[in-house]
Amino acid sequence: MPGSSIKRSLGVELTRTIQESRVLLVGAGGIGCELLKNLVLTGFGEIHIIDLDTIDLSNLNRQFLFRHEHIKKPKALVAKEVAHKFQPKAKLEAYHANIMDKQFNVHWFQSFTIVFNALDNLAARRHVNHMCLAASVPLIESGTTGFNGQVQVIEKGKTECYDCNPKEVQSELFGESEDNPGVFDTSENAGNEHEIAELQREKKDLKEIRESMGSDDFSYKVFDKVFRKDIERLSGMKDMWKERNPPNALSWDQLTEQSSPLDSKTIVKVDQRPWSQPEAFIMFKESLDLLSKRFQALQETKASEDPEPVLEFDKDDEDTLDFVTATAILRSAIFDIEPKSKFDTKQMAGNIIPAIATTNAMTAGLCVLQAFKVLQGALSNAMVFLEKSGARAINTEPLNPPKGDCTVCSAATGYVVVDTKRATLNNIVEDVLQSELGYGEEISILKDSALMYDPDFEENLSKKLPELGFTNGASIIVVDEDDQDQDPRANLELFIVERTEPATGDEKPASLKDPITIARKPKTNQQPLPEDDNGPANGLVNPAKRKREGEDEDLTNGHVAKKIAGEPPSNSGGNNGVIVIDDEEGAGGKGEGAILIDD
Ligand SMILES: Nc1ncnc2c1ncn2[C@@H]1O[C@H](COP(=O)(O)OP(=O)(O)OP(=O)(O)O)[C@@H](O)[C@H]1O
Ligand SMILES: [Zn+2]
Repeated sequence: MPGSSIKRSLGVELTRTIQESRVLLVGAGGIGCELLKNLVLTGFGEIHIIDLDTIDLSNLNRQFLFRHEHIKKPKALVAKEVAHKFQPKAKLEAYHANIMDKQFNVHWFQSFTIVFNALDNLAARRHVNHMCLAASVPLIESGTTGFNGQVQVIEKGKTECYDCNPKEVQSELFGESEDNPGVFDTSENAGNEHEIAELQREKKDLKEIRESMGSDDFSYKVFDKVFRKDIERLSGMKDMWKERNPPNALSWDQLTEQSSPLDSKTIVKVDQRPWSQPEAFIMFKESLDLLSKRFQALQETKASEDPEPVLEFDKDDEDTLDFVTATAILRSAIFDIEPKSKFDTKQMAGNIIPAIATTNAMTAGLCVLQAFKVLQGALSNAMVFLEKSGARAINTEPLNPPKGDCTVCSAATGYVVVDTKRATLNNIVEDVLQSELGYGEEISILKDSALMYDPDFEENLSKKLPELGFTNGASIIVVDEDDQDQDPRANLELFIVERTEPATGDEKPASLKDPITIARKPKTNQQPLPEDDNGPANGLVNPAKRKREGEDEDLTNGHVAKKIAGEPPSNSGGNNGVIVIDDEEGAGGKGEGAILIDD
């Protein structure tokens, strides 16, 4: 659209604001390519594009900035080059890099007016969410699955953040946390002793089986528990089977006999028809054996302070796919369910949903419309109506305020100006936290999830900040541990701003850049962790729980490691859409109607 038509549609003021904006686009894939084209044609003044990947043949059907001759070239660079041709005046900058790299620190994020996420994974989405909150830059988060798409505006203090709602995480095949029988809090469960005893026994059984991993009878033990013992117990509950057929336990001996002429090398290639029970039995044993060996190798090579290894299901990992296909078929036989082929299992368990180019295009369009609202500071204004005869394809939901108990967006952010040549951790603790901010003695300081200081661990106090990794842009996490205080403060994340102007000699080695207010810690429903046996494996907050809920271990809920731990900060992702394009009844909870964008 030529400049004059944009001005006529959007008005002089918004057009100028758009021209003056400097935006960041994270991801140049399906949504990213569409979005970059939109941003360039809408006249955004300066656009930075980042993507870590190179172009693949399979991208070409929908990532239309890319052509055959671009295969293997960096997405970000090609996207920039091609988009530049649409609008030679546009100022574009490309990075072939991971957005989670340290160079893209909070100061860099602060240089943007708006950030657009066009990503495909939780970790990167959570990371950008965190950085945008810290930098107080509005984030437009988007995603699509098949015909469904979603756009969510995230603004610190005004809206929910990406982490306000827990996200689904990958399922674990090996490495679950059965070996922590202390997780049941018996005091809360008076009257349920019998069930608790059952659960404890179950955990013990599973633990014993796991401990036999690597021995000759490991697959027998797993089989016997899952496909015989548990099933016999279940079918013994007569009340459950009044109106349905009870499940049939499987027999190891019988399947061993039936499968004796079969060979896994042939079966593994059969992916279009369901395996027979004896075939599945062979593949169950084979894949379990391969995965066990892999798991044990991981256990042997891990450093003692590393967390227990976990094997995750991945549709493209043959062994995990064979394992899931085989166990699903054996289970189907038990419960009289129609068995599925390896190919079907890959689709179902791998959650493969084809990417639809038009969904990406519409979603990218909606991202720009949302950006207009952000630029106008009018998040709640109705703005655009699209019409499509027939079904109502676009719905909206009101923006929710931040969830009070979200540890990610309720954390306070501050900046501390530091003379890195002089400042020690003690300057942070005494001059900044205690004198300037009024913290008491009971505080802990973390870097990512590693403990750097608490009243029982003072070794680092005399060290210079850069020695501890606290360089320009890095963050210091402060946790108020005051037990006496009924209402401790929310976690504080203090970003280091390296002093650049020459020192006059009078200034303190470290001082707050601006005054900050720190709210009280959000009340969560989380049970305190048992301080038992192994304790949190790597000194972090109950890692099993964290994985299940996709929690961010950066800003833990106040429980701090009692030893120095080093683990990269994990981040991840949501579904709290503002605009929902929804082709079917149900997913968005809305029915039929016209296309409508209205909030
Ligand atoms: N941490 C990251 N830093 C930079 N770019 C990232 C990061 N994580 C993912 N991306 C990029 O985000 C884009 C997401 O695009 P999309 O969902 O279309 O995925 P794709 O990999 O291109 O396609 P598909 O997964 O459907 O085969 C990809 O180009 C990917 O390289
Ligand atoms: Zn939040």
